Amino acid sequence: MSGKGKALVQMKLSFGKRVAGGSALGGQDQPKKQRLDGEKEINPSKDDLTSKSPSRDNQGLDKGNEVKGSSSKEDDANTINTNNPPKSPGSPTSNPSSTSNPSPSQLPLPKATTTLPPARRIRLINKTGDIFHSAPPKTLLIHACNTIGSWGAGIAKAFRKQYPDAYAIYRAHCMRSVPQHLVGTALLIAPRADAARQHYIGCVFTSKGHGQRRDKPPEILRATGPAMRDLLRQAVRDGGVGEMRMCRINSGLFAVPWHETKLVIEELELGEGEVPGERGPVRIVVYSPA
Ligand SMILES: Nc1ncnc2c1ncn2[C@@H]1O[C@H](COP(=O)(O)OP(=O)(O)OC[C@H]2O[C@H](OP(=O)(O)O)[C@H](O)[C@@H]2O)[C@@H](O)[C@H]1O
Repeated sequence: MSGKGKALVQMKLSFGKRVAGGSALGGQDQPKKQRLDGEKEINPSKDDLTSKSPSRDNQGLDKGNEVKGSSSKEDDANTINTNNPPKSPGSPTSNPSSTSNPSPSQLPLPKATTTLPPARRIRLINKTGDIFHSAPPKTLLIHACNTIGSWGAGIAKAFRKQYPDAYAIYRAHCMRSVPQHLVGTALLIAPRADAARQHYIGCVFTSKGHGQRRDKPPEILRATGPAMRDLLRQAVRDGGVGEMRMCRINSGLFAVPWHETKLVIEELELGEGEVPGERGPVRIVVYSPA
């Protein structure tokens, strides 16, 4: 009996110590622990009550992350996200509380900090030449596709000729899918183990139809962002993609001016699981024929 009692007291003591060590989750249980543990525990529990440590800890962590990824312009753009109105002294939210007497129920509350992890972007690098030329193994070759299952013209025809296996996979994918569901998505086709060139093919479904029935430029542009995001997600999941190349997608038979597609791609904000690597932008080399 007395042994069990001791053990219980020890368990409670050690739990009390853990709480005092920083976790605020046990806040409601603390008065009981103070009684059990004696005066030594009173001070730490006060700290717990006043510090509301989780939000502070999170701020610290987030700041750490921001510093890690702060080398690019994209990150600067992101820090703008943190310029939430409450920070400015003259903001509407801060005025009412400063003119009336400070309300104790409001003041101690730490401001909700919605610190987002820095967004990552795509950096397009221009190169003149043939997209297929000397592409090393693991290269991802990206082109825009219709959802009908045709690589009948333009660069798609060249893809069909050079990668007949990929074409079969693309076509089967289209055949078993509803066009409306495909548009705005992507299909990453990994190379077969025995393929001569170990290239990935990235199909971004930017238009439901093709030829005369191609979608209107605004629709194509609307589908381009989500389709690129989807492709990158799949590439991250696959884990085997190396260099990334694309043609000036949408700019030929789909008749969308390249600078408009380019803007959509460069403005994409990518999150976790959508970008390979730890930091920095995603580099995609854009090939245009000489
Ligand atoms: N070897 C090469 N290396 C680098 N760049 C190359 C190149 N060869 C051509 N280009 C350039 O690549 C850009 C895109 O031009 P494209 O007209 O091909 O593609 P798009 O994205 O506007 O349209 C897609 C629809 O075209 C097809 O036609 P079908 O529907 O099958 O009839 C599909 O299946 C889709 O549906 C243009 O800047 C071309 O100069």
